Amino acid sequence: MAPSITSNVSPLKSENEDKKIIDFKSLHEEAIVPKEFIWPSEDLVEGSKEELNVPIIDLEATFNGDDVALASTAEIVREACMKHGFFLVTNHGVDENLINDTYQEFVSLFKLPLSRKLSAMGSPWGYSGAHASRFSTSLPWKEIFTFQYKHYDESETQIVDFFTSILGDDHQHAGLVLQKYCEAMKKLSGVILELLAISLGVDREHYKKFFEDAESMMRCNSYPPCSGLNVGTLGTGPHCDPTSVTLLFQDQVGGLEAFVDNKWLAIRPQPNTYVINIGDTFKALTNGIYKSCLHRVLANKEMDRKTLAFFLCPKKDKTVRAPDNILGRQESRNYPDFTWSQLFEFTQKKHRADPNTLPDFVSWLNSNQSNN
Ligand SMILES: C=C1C[C@]23C[C@H]1CC[C@H]2[C@]1(C)CCC[C@@](C)(C(=O)O)[C@H]1[C@@H]3C(=O)O
Ligand SMILES: O=C(O)CCC(=O)C(=O)O
Ligand SMILES: [Fe+2]
Repeated sequence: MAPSITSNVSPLKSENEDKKIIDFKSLHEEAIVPKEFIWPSEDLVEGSKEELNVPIIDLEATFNGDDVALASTAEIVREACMKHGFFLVTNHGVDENLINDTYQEFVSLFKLPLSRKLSAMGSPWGYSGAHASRFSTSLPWKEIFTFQYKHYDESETQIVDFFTSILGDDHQHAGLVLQKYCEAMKKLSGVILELLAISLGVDREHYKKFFEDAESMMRCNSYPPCSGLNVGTLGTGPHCDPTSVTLLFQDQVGGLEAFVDNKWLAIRPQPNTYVINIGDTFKALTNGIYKSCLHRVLANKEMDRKTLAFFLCPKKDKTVRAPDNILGRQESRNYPDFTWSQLFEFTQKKHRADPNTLPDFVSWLNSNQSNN
């Protein structure tokens, strides 16, 4: 019987150090949950049976030229972002066929033989099984495939080049589909940023300009069914996104929960709807006015779940600093200036993103700067 977690097995691409390899197919078949997947009890607090009351914004109607509609929608967005940082968008302009094609490419990718997926293993870009090569405890019950998308790259082949380089020429079509999907995310993020700027009372182009040379992250989260459920697994542990704005498309399986008013509340899947949430970096860009909400993903006993997460991120060395006119006359700045590359590196090398990433990062930054 093949062991479910094997070490010292070097993937096709030979790695120097040991890499733990997670075989979710065997884990599920054998209903085994290795201890590395058990989370602390405080992360496993039972979700409430309620749902988060998330506003649904019809983007087409919002930007149809009616300034009254735009202003009232901006007010709804402001209220949600000050409370929990989540809102939903419909009539978002992303072609449903493109979304389905993108899903299908990832379904095929995650169905590849484990050895093939391991040959595309990389951090931060590429395949990862439960982050087993990064962490040794509290492993998330998921496989992921992550890559970077540079908004300013006019070549239109950056994603094709990545897919063929890491998975071979047979993945050229997948790269083409994901290139188109990322271009759609770039367009949608521009609309969301304009709405956020209006909701904050700053120049409506401010954040669009700040992110015009963005270097974002695209990730598919693939959550295999976990037959050993109820022993303390999580699909993704409690965290705030360190990034700026997340554009998440979820299938109809469900499992995403936000922690609001001291309760875990489900964010119910809705057809052809994006979940938008504020991350730590955008929270800092609002001087803390908007919330970067704690959220998690429950594992599922029977169903496979996949989500498409587009994480908007600034160009790596651009200074993250809230616009002056967002500060009230007496207000002070709540965050030091920093760059996304500093915060990203902090989450990849020093501090696994969790509920406390931003305050811990600020403390680390201040202590490092006072030592220099
Ligand atoms: C900057 C990032 C780090 C993570 C991916 C993006 C935004 C969300 C972060 C993450 C999902 C938060 C939970 C922990 C994490 C390790 C994960 O479960 O994937 C985080 C991502 C990462 O570090 O790869
Ligand atoms: O897959 C989901 O529903 C959310 C995943 C998430 O929060 C993340 O990847 O940051
Ligand atoms: Fe997240």
